[in-house]
Amino acid sequence: MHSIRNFFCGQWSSSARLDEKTVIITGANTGIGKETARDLAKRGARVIMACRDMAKAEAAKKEIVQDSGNQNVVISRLDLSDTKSIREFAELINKEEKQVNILINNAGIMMCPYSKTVDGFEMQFGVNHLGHFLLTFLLIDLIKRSAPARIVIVASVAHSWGSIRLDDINSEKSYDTAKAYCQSKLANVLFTRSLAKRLQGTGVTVYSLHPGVVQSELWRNLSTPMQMAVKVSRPFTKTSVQGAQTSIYCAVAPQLEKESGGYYSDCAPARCTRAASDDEMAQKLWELSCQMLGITWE
Ligand SMILES: NC(=O)c1ccc[n+]([C@@H]2O[C@H](COP(=O)([O-])OP(=O)(O)OC[C@H]3O[C@@H](n4cnc5c(N)ncnc54)[C@H](O)[C@@H]3O)[C@@H](O)[C@H]2O)c1
Repeated sequence: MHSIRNFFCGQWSSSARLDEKTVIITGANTGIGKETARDLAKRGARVIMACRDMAKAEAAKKEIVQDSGNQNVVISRLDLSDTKSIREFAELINKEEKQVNILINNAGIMMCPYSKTVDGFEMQFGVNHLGHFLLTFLLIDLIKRSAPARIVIVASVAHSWGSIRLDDINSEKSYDTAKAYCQSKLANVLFTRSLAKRLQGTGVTVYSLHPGVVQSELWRNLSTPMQMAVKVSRPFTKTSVQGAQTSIYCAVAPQLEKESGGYYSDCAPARCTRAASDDEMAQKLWELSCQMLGITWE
């Protein structure tokens, strides 16, 4: 079974070290984020685990410290469904940290029943895209000062089925759990393109990725038969450790140093859809995101 899984993982390994580097990972207490945090802690980084649930974060941190032998792992509260929490988190980072060399926008939710964030955004778009958009905006000056630096955005192949509904971005006229997830993941890929353009020449590079189909807690909102189907397909899916590999690749691979704005899967460049390469839509999404968040980011 293990070899079948490895077949889908892409071959990549690196002994790159991250001593003296600081990494922030959102949603680092479970799944792909936790395994990414564990790996980067083993490489010697200062790892800031940005998590919503502090009890789960504390337990994950303990495990990672024990496993990696790296004491420089900290937890900090971040709820991406609340712009106040995002601003408080960013304020703390800007005050306390002298550098952020790698930001990994990993946290996500999938196919939840209709609900809104504290600020009134549809939950999947709000958490997966807008929350990370605001977080990146608030940290960007510090990240630029820390260059060479990288921003890694965990998207999904689900972006392929997405469209940006400019006329109903919060799905108020009609809500489809899967469409809303796909929209948010397309937004992740478009954001990566736009951000990379704006950061040209700053020494900060940006990557988006599909981690694979990974056995994690992400599937919790699926119907029972769908969850059963995911369990049955286990041999053809990835473990969280395997699912973390493309995030780690984008965060540390020396060969990506000069690349920016691309989309990756199985630790290699991958093709994204035409909709995900639409620069006009990327610009419209950028402007809409700024407007919704009440920020100015040229
Ligand atoms: N699992 C898969 O098959 C798969 C496939 C494609 C893409 N992805 C993407 O990978 C990323 C990680 O997912 P995973 O599979 O590890 O799922 P997971 O559910 O195990 O982990 C998601 C993390 O995000 C955090 N999170 C959710 N809402 C949050 C909020 N409001 N504020 C802060 N943190 C919040 C959760 O607490 C958790 O730590 C997601 O962006 C997901 O869209 C996963």
